Amino acid sequence: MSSQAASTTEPIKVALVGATGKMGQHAIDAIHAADDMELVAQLASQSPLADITEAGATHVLDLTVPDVSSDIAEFAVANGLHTVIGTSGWTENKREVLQRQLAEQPNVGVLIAPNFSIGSVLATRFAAQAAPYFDSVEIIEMHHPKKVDAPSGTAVRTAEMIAEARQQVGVGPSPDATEHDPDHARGAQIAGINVHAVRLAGLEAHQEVLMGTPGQQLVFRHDAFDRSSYMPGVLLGLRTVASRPGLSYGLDSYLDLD
Ligand SMILES: NC(=O)C1=CN([C@@H]2O[C@H](COP(=O)(O)OP(=O)(O)OC[C@H]3O[C@@H](n4cnc5c(N)ncnc54)[C@H](OP(=O)(O)O)[C@@H]3O)[C@@H](O)[C@H]2O)C=CC1
Ligand SMILES: O=C(O)C1=N[C@H](C(=O)O)C[C@H](O)C1
Repeated sequence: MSSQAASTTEPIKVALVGATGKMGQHAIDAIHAADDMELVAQLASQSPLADITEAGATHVLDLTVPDVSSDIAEFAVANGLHTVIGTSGWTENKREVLQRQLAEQPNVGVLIAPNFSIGSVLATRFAAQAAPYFDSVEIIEMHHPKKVDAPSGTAVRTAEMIAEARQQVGVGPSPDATEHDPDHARGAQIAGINVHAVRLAGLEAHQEVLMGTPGQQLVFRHDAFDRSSYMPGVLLGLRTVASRPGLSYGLDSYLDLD
């Protein structure tokens, strides 16, 4: 008889959708290196979603494109599978639809994580804490030119959290005398915050939140130089999601930050 006690814990059986992508390739290595996980299916754009259930997955990891992410989540939830979503583009409308689906599956957990990197999650959290103390706030997100969506999911989440923090204490909009801006040179308005998207060869994923008030400026900047920066957050999401039924929005909800 072996002197080592056999583990009785079942591995987390992950089906990865978006396995051929840049994030997917990193996720494959990270899941293979995790003792408590088994990668049971790898799907790409031509794969039927039935591959997920046929492989006996307990968890789905979605790293695809905004146009298909909600269909993948709907399939996963309908089949009672815990789901971690890294794909961007999850608007409020899409999140509401998913919430309604989850109401039918009260034991299923879904995490939508606009950003898996701890530095970005912290930068967003700190920016939201600071934002009520400044008259003006604007966000600049900067990404590689292969990114298909703008603004980034991280910028949207950051704008939402900043807007909520300012609203809670009654801080009004950033001052701005612009009267004519037919070409949207002032950027997109997300939750009332101006967001500017830069796409530049050589960049990976970067964000600056600029805050100003008379006589001073505060800048929160995060740089992801490599996709390995997201993998600890991906694994944390997969390990935690089953214990958090319903919809969680933002990896910060899985971190003990308060
Ligand atoms: N939350 C976070 O921290 C991060 C999120 N992201 C987000 O993750 C997503 C993936 O990024 P990235 O890996 O760079 O993108 P890639 O373009 O490198 O990969 C996209 C993947 O999606 C697959 N795909 C495309 N269409 C479909 C479809 N109809 N059904 C199923 N799969 C499909 C592609 O498969 P195929 O090869 O067959 O076309 C490919 O595997 C993006 O939304 C990005 O914004 C990125 C970095 C960090
Ligand atoms: O496409 C990317 O690269 C990234 N997408 C996510 C987003 O839209 O925020 C996360 C990170 O910015 C990298």
